[in-house]
Amino acid sequence: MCVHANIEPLLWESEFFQIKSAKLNFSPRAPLVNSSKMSGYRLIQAKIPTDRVDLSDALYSLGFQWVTGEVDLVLTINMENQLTTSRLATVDDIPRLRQVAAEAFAASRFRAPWYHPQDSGRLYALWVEKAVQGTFDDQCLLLDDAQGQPAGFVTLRDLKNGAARIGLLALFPKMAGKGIGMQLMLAAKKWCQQRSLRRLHVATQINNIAALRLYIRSGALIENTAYWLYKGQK
Ligand SMILES: CC(=O)SCCNC(=O)CCNC(=O)[C@H](O)C(C)(C)COP(=O)(O)OP(=O)(O)OC[C@H]1O[C@@H](n2cnc3c(N)ncnc32)[C@H](O)[C@@H]1OP(=O)(O)O
Ligand SMILES: Cc1cn([C@H]2C[C@H](O)[C@@H](COP(=O)(O)OP(=O)(O)O[C@H]3O[C@H](C)[C@H](N)[C@H](O)[C@H]3O)O2)c(=O)[nH]c1=O
Repeated sequence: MCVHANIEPLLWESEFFQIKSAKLNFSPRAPLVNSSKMSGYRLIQAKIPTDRVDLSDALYSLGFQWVTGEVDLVLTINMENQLTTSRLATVDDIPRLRQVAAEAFAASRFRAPWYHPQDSGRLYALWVEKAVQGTFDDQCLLLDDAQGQPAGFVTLRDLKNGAARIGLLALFPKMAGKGIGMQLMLAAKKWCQQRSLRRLHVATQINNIAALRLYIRSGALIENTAYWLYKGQK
């Protein structure tokens, strides 16, 4: 089978990871992809729906390898009062948030052998810092435990179409088994409710059972599933 796609350069990622990267955008009207067209990049990414077995077979024959699976979920926000307390993270919280985010998302798609071992942590540390500053996601909510110690965070973005997206969500170390994840989800729903946003999107890796259980327990429904495949070259 032939693959028809446009090759979109990933400028931000190329600069941040120092790996010249691009992504395939599939369309039947796009030109045929071949190895010579991809040769200008050290890494080519492809995200495909899990039912496109034909596409995955074709990509394997072009030298792509499986990286991870991703599940997209959505929650409907009801307008009942969400009983939870969280606070907006401030610049003073950034150093600790960076530390936690750098460790928490180890199972991401920015992994070896395509990326350096520290790259994934660097990305998520910057992501949470920018959420506090409102320069990537809009805001970062922090949840404190009964002793006033930070227990977890969630970053959020208004998608400007009546919906929001969770960027990152994680517990602080030693905060597992206390229902903090559920509290973070309630805080995220309240954030949406205060802005009259009726849907909340969230995505995670297919092997992140704790996160999937949390989202489904919070009322999320699975919307889409996808595979990431990469072709790396010297
Ligand atoms: C958008 C994204 O960022 S996707 C990536 C998600 N984040 C990560 O992977 C970062 C690393 N992981 C984490 O931070 C956490 O594991 C999370 C956020 C994914 C999940 O957090 P939690 O759901 O709070 O996990 P926690 O360990 O506390 O709870 C696990 C279980 O204990 C239960 N539990 C234990 N004590 C309690 C309590 N006091 N109250 C309520 N539930 C409790 C939970 O119901 C849950 O039950 P389940 O396993 O049957 O589903
Ligand atoms: C910090 C930052 C990032 N970007 C760019 C870099 C990437 O091109 C995108 C983010 O891509 P996405 O596919 O959303 O990334 P992830 O695969 O890491 O995300 C999934 O897993 C996470 C752990 C998390 N659960 C997330 O919600 C999922 O979608 O953005 C940028 O351009 N500028 C930046 O500052």
